Amino acid sequence: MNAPVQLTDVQKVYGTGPGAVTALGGITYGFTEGSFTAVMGPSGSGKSTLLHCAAGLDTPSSGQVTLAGQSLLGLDETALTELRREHVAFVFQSFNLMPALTVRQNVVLPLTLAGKSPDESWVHEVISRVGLAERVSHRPSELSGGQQQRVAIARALAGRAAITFADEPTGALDTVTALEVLALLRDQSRALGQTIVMVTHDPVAASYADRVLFLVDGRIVSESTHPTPETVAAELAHLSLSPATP
Ligand SMILES: Nc1ncnc2c1ncn2[C@@H]1O[C@H](COP(=O)(O)OP(=O)(O)OP(=O)(O)O)[C@@H](O)[C@H]1O
Repeated sequence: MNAPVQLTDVQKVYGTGPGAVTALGGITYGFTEGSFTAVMGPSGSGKSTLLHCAAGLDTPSSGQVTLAGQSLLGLDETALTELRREHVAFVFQSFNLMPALTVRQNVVLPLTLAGKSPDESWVHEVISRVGLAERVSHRPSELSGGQQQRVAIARALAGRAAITFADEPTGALDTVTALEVLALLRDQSRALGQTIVMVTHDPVAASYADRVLFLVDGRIVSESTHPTPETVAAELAHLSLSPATP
């Protein structure tokens, strides 16, 4: 079985000697096709490091990552960039939109950078799906935070990437807007069969996922399926109160 994102005994150690920090202590996990997984855990537990290693934005100290069927071992920066352009989309807390570009131009930017000509009817459809059909010519500064994140979601959908990595996608949004954006991300990605890996601190955000991985000290310590805000919050509270394992 080939998971679109497969980590095998991935370790990440920052620094050397007595000051070295083990951010990931041997993660083995396959994110299955079409799944929506939230990654949670206390501050410093390794969530961002896991996401960065899984997306090929950072290199593990040991172990293996396979992305869209291709091992990242030994790939140079150019090959990694090409692999990401072909198969991966990102949605970040800070939206990462180009301020000088319009909504439409931002949505098609990854395609343009990849040297592909956008499928105009599909671009129009994804912009409509995120509710911004009337705003195609606006620039990010003319949009609310929620609308800017909708642009980022449309951008993630436009290239029909197989995998979306989301890092605190609702961290900068108010509660109501955050829920709308999460529903959009879940429903539209599901319609495309995208695999989503989302780092979040928010139990409500995590409850939109199919499953939640809990990290402590760089290791997966539990996994919950069919999460609800209550079960996620209870597990987090339990983990935060647990004494550190030696
Ligand atoms: N570039 C770096 N150099 C040294 N240590 C680092 C570096 N990046 C992360 N770390 C350390 O690795 C560990 C995991 O960090 P990471 O950012 O992955 O955690 P996190 O769970 O995402 O935290 P948060 O919820 O606070 O964002 C932490 O102890 C952190 O201090």
